Amino acid sequence: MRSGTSQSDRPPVIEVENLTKRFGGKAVVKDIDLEIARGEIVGFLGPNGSGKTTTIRMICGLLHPDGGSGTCLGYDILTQAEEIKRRVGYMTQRFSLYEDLTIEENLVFVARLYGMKNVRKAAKDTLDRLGLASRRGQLAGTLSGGWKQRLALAACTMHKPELLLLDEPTAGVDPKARREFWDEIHELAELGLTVLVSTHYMDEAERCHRIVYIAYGTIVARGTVSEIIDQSKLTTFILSGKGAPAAAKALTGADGVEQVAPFGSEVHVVGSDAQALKTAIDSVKTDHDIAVRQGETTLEDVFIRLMSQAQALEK
Ligand SMILES: Nc1ncnc2c1ncn2[C@@H]1O[C@H](COP(=O)(O)OP(=O)(O)OP(=O)(O)O)[C@@H](O)[C@H]1O
Repeated sequence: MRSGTSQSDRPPVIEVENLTKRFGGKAVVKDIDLEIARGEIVGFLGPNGSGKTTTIRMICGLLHPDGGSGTCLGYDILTQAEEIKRRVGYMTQRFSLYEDLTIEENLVFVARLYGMKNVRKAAKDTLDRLGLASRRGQLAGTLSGGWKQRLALAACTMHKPELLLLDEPTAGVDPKARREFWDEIHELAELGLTVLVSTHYMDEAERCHRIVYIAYGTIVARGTVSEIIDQSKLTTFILSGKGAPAAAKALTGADGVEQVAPFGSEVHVVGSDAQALKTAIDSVKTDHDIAVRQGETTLEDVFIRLMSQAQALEK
């Protein structure tokens, strides 16, 4: 960092306004505004097909927007795509390396793509950092899912990008490997990298500094996990006891009840009007052997609500 320049003085790493993309006449990203500061880890969440990948690709210069403007790393997303691509690490949903090349060959290949000077050294340093030096000759396709993703992350950070755009980097990876992957993301952020990461996993959303939730191409919530839960104004009651499954059936679709979801032997009942929700639960209490207590609303409860609201508006 230049002397005399504080973190807050520096321009945002991503600053886009009214970003819009249409495919076949249909807008799949609509007037999105997004600002991300240096060093932030921002989670990009939303249902399938809501426009996350399309937005990420517009930000890193891989896709030309139909509307809107903005900068990424200080470069204009409309006119300086090449500058942006060079400074960004982009990891796609699917394993993007060659399964039939060795681990080392893949790293050398990627280092060449990024125009790095000493490709052999870059590959060797990356192998050492990953602890994969002894397995350098192994075909990448034979790695476990978790290792494939770690290799892909290492490959897309070899050229020392300032921004990482990760599109569902841990889809289908087991929890331990996902946790390790996220530890690495935090280490990279501590070194000053900014990260925008799309995910469908709630535990991963909770590991982000901030979350942006998109549905049908529109951002419908943003903030920290607790801000998003507070903004939702949802109330959650938890039903337990023998009668919980039957009570859940009776409550489904009742006035004031917006979500009914079993969690193990308990049932979570969620609504935005606390009084109406309580009245509905009281009305089934007499006929069912249940205990009721107030619970914490979860991020998942909020996202399900946001998704249903957006779906209703779309119809
Ligand atoms: N090249 C394309 N041509 C036509 N339609 C496209 C194209 N790319 C994406 N779409 C459509 O745009 C919409 C948004 O897709 P996008 O991949 O951005 O969503 P997403 O939020 O990343 O979804 P997921 O969580 O499933 O990865 C979808 O309806 C998709 O089918």
